[in-house]
Amino acid sequence: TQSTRPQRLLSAVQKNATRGDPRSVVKAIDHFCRHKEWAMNVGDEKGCILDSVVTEVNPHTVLELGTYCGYSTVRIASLLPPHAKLITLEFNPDYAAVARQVIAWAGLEEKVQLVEGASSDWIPKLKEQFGIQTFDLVFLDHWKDRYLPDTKLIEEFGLLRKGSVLLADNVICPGTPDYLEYVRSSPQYKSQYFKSHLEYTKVEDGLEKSVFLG
Ligand SMILES: CNc1ncnc2c1ncn2[C@@H]1O[C@H](/C=C/CNC(=O)c2cc(-c3ccc(F)cc3)cc(O)c2O)[C@@H](O)[C@H]1O
Ligand SMILES: [Mg+2]
Repeated sequence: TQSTRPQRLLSAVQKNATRGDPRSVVKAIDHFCRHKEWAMNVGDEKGCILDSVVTEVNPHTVLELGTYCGYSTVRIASLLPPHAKLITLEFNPDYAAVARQVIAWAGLEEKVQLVEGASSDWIPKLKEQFGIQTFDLVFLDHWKDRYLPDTKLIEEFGLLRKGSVLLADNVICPGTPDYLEYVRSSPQYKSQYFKSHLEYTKVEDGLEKSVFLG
């Protein structure tokens, strides 16, 4: 049977990256997506902005919405302090299966909890299921029309504290207009746009960083 693009991406990681070396996994995926097949990873240019925000926040608890192949999962987890935890939600079983193997190749299983299921089902259960109080950082990169409803759900279930950071991919392309309007106009957030480009292209895109003010 035909392989899928995520399976071909995984093969490129297993062929070109060194086990236990997260940076080589990131490089192998970026090379594959730039020279072989484009895929919707946050990519190397926006990935550097992601890295700088993760480093600045130095989070002990991270929530990622939309694992896909695990590219940003690996980027984030490779920068976390010891004992920090990253919970990543992915409801497509085929993508989740690929992501688990990418995360394992990077040697980051200890820091990552990949939960197979829908954000709307799981956000209400994260406290009880994983003993989480609040998230220091939330990375939004799933269906673009779900950023706003899931942000409201995250607020509703008390998963943010004063200073928690939301970082959203694709606020220009494909775009998340309702989310952007919300975080930029709400008195509960201090928002900042980081201009960049759509992964592996010259098209404008960017990340929006929003600090929850409590
Ligand atoms: C709604 N609740 C959910 N709960 C759990 N997982 C969810 C999910 N929604 C989506 N997912 C998963 O997240 C991933 C979805 C990501 C959606 N991302 C995009 O559409 C996207 C799309 C582009 C894109 C940009 C330009 C273009 F021409 C074509 C595509 C670029 C990006 O960086 C993107 O992130 C999948 O793995 C999906 O199964
Ligand atoms: Mg994206």
